[in-house]
Amino acid sequence: MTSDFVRFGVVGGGAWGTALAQLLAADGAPVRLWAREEEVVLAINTQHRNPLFLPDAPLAPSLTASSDLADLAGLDALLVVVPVPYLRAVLEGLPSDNSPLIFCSKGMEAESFAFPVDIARDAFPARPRAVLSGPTFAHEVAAGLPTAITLAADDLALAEALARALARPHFRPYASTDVIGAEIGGAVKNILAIACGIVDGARLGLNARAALISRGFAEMTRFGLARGAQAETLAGLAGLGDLVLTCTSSNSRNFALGQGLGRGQSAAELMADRRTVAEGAFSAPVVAAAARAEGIDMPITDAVAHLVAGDASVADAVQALLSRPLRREGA
Ligand SMILES: NC(=O)C1=CN([C@@H]2O[C@H](COP(=O)(O)OP(=O)(O)OC[C@H]3O[C@@H](n4cnc5c(N)ncnc54)[C@H](O)[C@@H]3O)[C@@H](O)[C@H]2O)C=CC1
Ligand SMILES: O=C(CO)COP(=O)(O)O
Repeated sequence: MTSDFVRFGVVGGGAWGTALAQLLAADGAPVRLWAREEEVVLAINTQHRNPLFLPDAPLAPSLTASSDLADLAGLDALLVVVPVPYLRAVLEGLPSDNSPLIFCSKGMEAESFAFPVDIARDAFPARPRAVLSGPTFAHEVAAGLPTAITLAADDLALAEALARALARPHFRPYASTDVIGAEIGGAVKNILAIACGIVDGARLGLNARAALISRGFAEMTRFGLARGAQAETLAGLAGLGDLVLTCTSSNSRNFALGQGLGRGQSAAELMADRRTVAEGAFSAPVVAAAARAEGIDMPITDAVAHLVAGDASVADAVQALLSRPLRREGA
């Protein structure tokens, strides 16, 4: 069957944008990637590598890069992989086409409490929008290792068509219509990965990590259901699946940031001069504030927000979580 979506562009040349571009270009298909850094553009076009963000992955020659957003005009669909704090500004510079935008970033914008799809609705009200989210370390996808992921769009026919166009023998997108569920799963798991990293760095044990994963999942579910997400999505690839991946591996930048906090380093020290993002550090105060405003109990998210802001110690945060009144599970 032929696809309406053949010529893809990728907005964002970090690790995940580069890995997705490589996924689509590996069979020789032309893929255009926008990167902010001239150094990345030059290296992709001449050495077929991204030395700043995905240094170990050889890239296909059919993947070409540009630092001019205008070069993404006229393609069939764009994968948008810009960290959420910078997303609105980058979207403003995109050429105004009618092709679908597929959001692959995992976070919630400060002040507006907007997820990527909401930000795009402001910038491009008429453009079709989808979300791609799940347990997907960039270096594994770039290396062609088996991966499954959720692809959500309001319109099931669009989700299925995009899933078919992105699928590869080792890359299986599962179509869904639960856009908000896919976005909440990705944003909240990043915060919980920081929490699990803290437990690891502070040597609080594996029981504590398992407790955090399951109580964190309860928080994600409360927040998601209150905003109209479906429980199956939160228990699926974009929620629980990604939570398990990033809460158990220091390959996760969020988990690694937490490990540093757990060992006693300050957030400021850990974030200084870093080129890569740990989106959970941006999202924790935003999700904590949104939950507070809506009366949703999210104590782990709140603790991470305080630790990232540097206004609580790990010992204080653990004590605060352990001294909460006992309650019925599931309540
Ligand atoms: N790395 C991974 O394995 C995965 C990452 N993600 C998500 O993808 C999104 C992008 O992450 P990565 O590609 O890993 O990024 P990265 O951490 O590899 O690189 C940082 C990115 O931020 C961009 N950036 C920095 N300052 C900027 C600014 N002022 N304006 C615009 N862009 C700026 C850089 O150009 C670069 O593309 C995040 O939301 C992340 O949670 C999702 C799935 C997997
Ligand atoms: O989202 C990811 C894997 O699904 C990557 O997680 P980190 O951003 O924590 O590295």
